[in-house]
Amino acid sequence: MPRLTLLATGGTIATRAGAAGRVVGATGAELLARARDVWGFDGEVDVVDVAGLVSSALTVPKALGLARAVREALAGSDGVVVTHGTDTMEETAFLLALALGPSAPVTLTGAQRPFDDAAPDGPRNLAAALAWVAAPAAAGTGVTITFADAVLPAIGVRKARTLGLEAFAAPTRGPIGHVDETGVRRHARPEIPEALLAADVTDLPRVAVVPQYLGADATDVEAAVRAGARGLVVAGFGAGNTTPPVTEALVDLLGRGLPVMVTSRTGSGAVAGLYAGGGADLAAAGAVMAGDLSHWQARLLLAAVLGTPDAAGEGWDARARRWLADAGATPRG
Ligand SMILES: NC(=O)C[C@H](N)C(=O)O
Repeated sequence: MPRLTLLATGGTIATRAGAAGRVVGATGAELLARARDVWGFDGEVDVVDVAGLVSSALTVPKALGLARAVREALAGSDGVVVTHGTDTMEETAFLLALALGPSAPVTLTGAQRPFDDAAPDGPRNLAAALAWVAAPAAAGTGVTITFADAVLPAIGVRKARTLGLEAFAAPTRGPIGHVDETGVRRHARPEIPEALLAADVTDLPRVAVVPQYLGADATDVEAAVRAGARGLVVAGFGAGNTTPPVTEALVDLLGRGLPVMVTSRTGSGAVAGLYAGGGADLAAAGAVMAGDLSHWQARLLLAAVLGTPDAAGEGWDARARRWLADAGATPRG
């Protein structure tokens, strides 16, 4: 029987009702006890309470601290489950993928309903997560999210519902497996790039996300640069377009050496430099198209590229492009 570690960080799965709203109030051991009841999982699990936060209160340094805890746990176990709030789970999962690269199975899970709900989803989600990392089928799948019976790759995953139980989707990639009372099924093995973040990285440089909306001018771009952003992600229209004034401002910044990545506010599909005066101008000026990454995951990728040494002297854009291709986010060149 594989030896597993459960790292509990908080989130709705561990919350109870409080006078001022929900508060984290259940330990990892309590979560595990409930999960064992679902399908009778009796494997050995080391439990560590790493934090007790709703995930909107997490920060990049805290998430990097969690990555160190996961590394340590992997040294003594065959698989790791992280319980985590759903609001930022897609970012922590992605950061773990950046930090761990190809690793033993690590899956994040949580709940949409609190620990003290009359019909909670947390116990089943955690039971499925434990079954996933314990299964031989999970070998080679790296970091995933296990939620509502589905296993989704960390890269390209998004929170897709506010309160519905199927909280997550990887719209461009789909689930790589399912776990339910019949057992574990794997349908695909995700592309897993090499780790980008070394264990001693404790924070990342500021990268801003600037939105696109009808008639957007360059105000948000200029404000982000004034605030000290070392790079920008533009949450573009459609397949990666921007308004004429934003295109002009970004082309100018790219020309002055500021890294820019392009994502789509549609929430699904690849981006490309197709339209003159928009995405085509950005691509020609050296912006990197971020494949199916959300703005939030692209922000972390750019911050990781800018915050780690460029040992081979490739440049931020070549490093980001190589990582995106290795992750199956963009075609291999
Ligand atoms: N369902 C949840 O876990 C949401 C919660 N606010 C969190 O992210 O911690």
